[in-house]
Amino acid sequence: MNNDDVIQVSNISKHFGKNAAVQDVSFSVEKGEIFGLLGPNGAGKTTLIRMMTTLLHPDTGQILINGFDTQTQGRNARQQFSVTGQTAAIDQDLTARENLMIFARLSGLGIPAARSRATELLKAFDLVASADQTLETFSGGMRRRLDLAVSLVGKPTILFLDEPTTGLDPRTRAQMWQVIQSLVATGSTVLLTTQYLEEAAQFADRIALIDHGQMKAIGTPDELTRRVGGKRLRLQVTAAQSLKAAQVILQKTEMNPVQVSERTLTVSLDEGEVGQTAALLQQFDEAGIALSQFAIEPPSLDDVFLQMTVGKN
Ligand SMILES: Nc1ncnc2c1ncn2[C@@H]1O[C@H](COP(=O)(O)OP(=O)(O)OP(=O)(O)O)[C@@H](O)[C@H]1O
Repeated sequence: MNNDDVIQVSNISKHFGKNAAVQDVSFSVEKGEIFGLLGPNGAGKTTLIRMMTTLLHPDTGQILINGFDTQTQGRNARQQFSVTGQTAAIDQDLTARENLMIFARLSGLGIPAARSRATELLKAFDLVASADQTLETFSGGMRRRLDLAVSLVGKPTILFLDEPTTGLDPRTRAQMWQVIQSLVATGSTVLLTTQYLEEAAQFADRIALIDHGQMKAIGTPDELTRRVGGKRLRLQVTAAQSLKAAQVILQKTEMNPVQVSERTLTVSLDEGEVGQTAALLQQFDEAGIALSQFAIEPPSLDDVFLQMTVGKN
């Protein structure tokens, strides 16, 4: 831990009855980081966020937010952050602009400043055209954008986001990330959970991988993928009907299990196997199997996730 740590989680545990939802988890988040909490369903991510945001008391351990203890200085700790996923606080009978105005006024802004902050956020979230409609007319994605906009009214220095992009279309997800990144560029810190590993690899500075309430790994996306090590062979057959034959050839040559997804086959290569992959190309050629992709790649965050977590079952 150092002076730049804005979130410090030390030896946190939480049980629900006999179920250990979080077990002795420790990590810290530095100012200006985008920190991703990843893990399979039921891993304990939401429980951790609820404890960090003072909604739930840990059984043991300590959480400091900007130095304030969430248990003994809850009020001060709460003033340090904003959290999304509280759409319940948004009034459905009001327009997007009116909702933003209310939150801006509640955060202490005067009327002109509140008005300009509302306009700024409506623009950032591409809600200008619908700004003066009541929320009944809003799609799910528009509501989520407004939810994030509302949580940004007070320009929070720490922002907690529980699955901010789940279920959003690619354009809306890109918009969300743009706003998150521009917030971080002004010195804010973001802690988020996401189920999209690609997103985490692309945008998070560091990732903590949680499974069964335990911390399995922590580091930059590169550090985590290096930990898994090795190389992956990824190939794509041009015609779906040659998939089975390609799988048979690949499995005969490679020791590790071949994963199949649509027209793509992936297999991890053991030490020394990389050199043998050229011979594979010849076998595919002889079998008349056309390939549209053939690549030897470093592991992805998906591979890290699959190797380091077991999930519920
Ligand atoms: N209020 C509660 N009462 C009882 N058990 C709970 C409660 N909240 C969470 N749990 C249990 O604690 C464990 C962790 O749940 P949590 O919601 O934190 O996981 P998660 O990683 O956020 O999962 P998901 O990705 O599915 O949202 C699960 O086994 C869950 O069933």
